[in-house]
Amino acid sequence: MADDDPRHTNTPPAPPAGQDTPNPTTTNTNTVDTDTTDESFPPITPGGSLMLAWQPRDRPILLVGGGNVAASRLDHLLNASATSIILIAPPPLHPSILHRLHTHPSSITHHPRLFLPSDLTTTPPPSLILTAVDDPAVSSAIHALAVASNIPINVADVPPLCDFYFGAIHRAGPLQIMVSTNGNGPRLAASIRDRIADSLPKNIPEAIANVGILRKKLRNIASAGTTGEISKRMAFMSAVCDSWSFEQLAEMTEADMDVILAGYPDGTVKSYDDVKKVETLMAAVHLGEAADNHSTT
Ligand SMILES: C[C@@]1(CC(=O)O)c2cc3[nH]c(cc4nc(cc5[nH]c(cc(n2)[C@H]1CCC(=O)O)[C@@](C)(CC(=O)O)[C@@H]5CCC(=O)O)C(CC(=O)O)=C4CCC(=O)O)c(CCC(=O)O)c3CC(=O)O
Ligand SMILES: NC(=O)C1=CN([C@@H]2O[C@H](COP(=O)(O)OP(=O)(O)OC[C@H]3O[C@@H](n4cnc5c(N)ncnc54)[C@H](O)[C@@H]3O)[C@@H](O)[C@H]2O)C=CC1
Repeated sequence: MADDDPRHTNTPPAPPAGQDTPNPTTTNTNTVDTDTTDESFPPITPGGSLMLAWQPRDRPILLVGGGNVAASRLDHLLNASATSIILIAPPPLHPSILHRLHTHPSSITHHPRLFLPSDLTTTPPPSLILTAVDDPAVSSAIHALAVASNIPINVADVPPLCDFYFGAIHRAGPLQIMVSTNGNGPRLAASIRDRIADSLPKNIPEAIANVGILRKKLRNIASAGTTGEISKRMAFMSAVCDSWSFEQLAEMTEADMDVILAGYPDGTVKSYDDVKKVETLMAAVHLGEAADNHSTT
């Protein structure tokens, strides 16, 4: 019987479409002695984007242009708490930009002029460049300079000149959802975003914020950085998140959190109902103590 299982031949099987072909001219130093034909790993599906949650902090970011698109980019940067935005734009500026200059003066440095190549050779240089200008020649020139300086750039609405794309964003407190169609249909991205946003329970931001507080409290009582402690913390938090509904998490009080955390040492994860039972019992005990104290005085 013919054995057509590629794992049983000496010649390596052709990689599926989209998978890397080994390059015989390069030396692969990543040699592993495990079974490299294991098919249980998820398939690689190239053609996507690297979806990240960028933290600009105080790294300088260059924004070129003062119109509609620049106004939207500026809002995205400020919502991401960027504190060192260098805005290059001659007047007139979009009214929203004028407003942000007024409300966030310490985060934006505005140069009211056209772009100059020296805008890329500042010390320190920009960590990121966003252009939103109506002159394709200027866009191309800034892109060429950015590439030469190895600085990631987005040229609004010119996909071949973008190292990264913007997406349609839904923000609700700590929750951020970005829909990208990888350049295929920005308008569709916005309507998909709207549908997702409409389908979310309303109290998700509160649920996330409470989980954030609970995680901080847990880190305070179990602060060790040992592998064992980290695994225990992660398993505990995962179990809480999996066993409490969004609604219950959204309503979680600091008192509830303390009851939950009391179960951490022995790894007990109390359900919402169990936490409420413990609190009722504790309240009854307090009432009893108060009555005892009252009768003995
Ligand atoms: C590749 C990308 C690069 C980038 O700019 O980052 C890009 C490129 C282009 N956009 C074009 C057109 C439009 N863009 C919008 C709107 C948005 N565009 C955004 C992102 C992106 N646009 C990136 C890919 C996003 C993805 O992968 O999904 C959004 C999601 C985010 C944002 O920009 O903040 C924002 C909605 C945000 C919101 O509503 O919240 C609308 C609709 C509208 O304005 O209402 C239209 C008209 C309708 C249409 O064409 O669909 C054109 C053609 C221009 C021409 O025809 O000349 C190009 C160039 C091309 O496709 O070649
Ligand atoms: N606004 C939108 O929804 C869309 C925008 N686009 C494209 O996005 C780009 C920007 O769009 P808008 O903001 O609407 O344009 P806009 O015309 O409102 O603003 C362009 C801005 O670029 C500035 N500018 C021009 N040359 C400059 C230079 N050398 N240095 C610094 N600033 C310079 C102008 O002063 C102006 O503030 C354009 O290429 C436009 O075609 C495309 C499709 C939709």
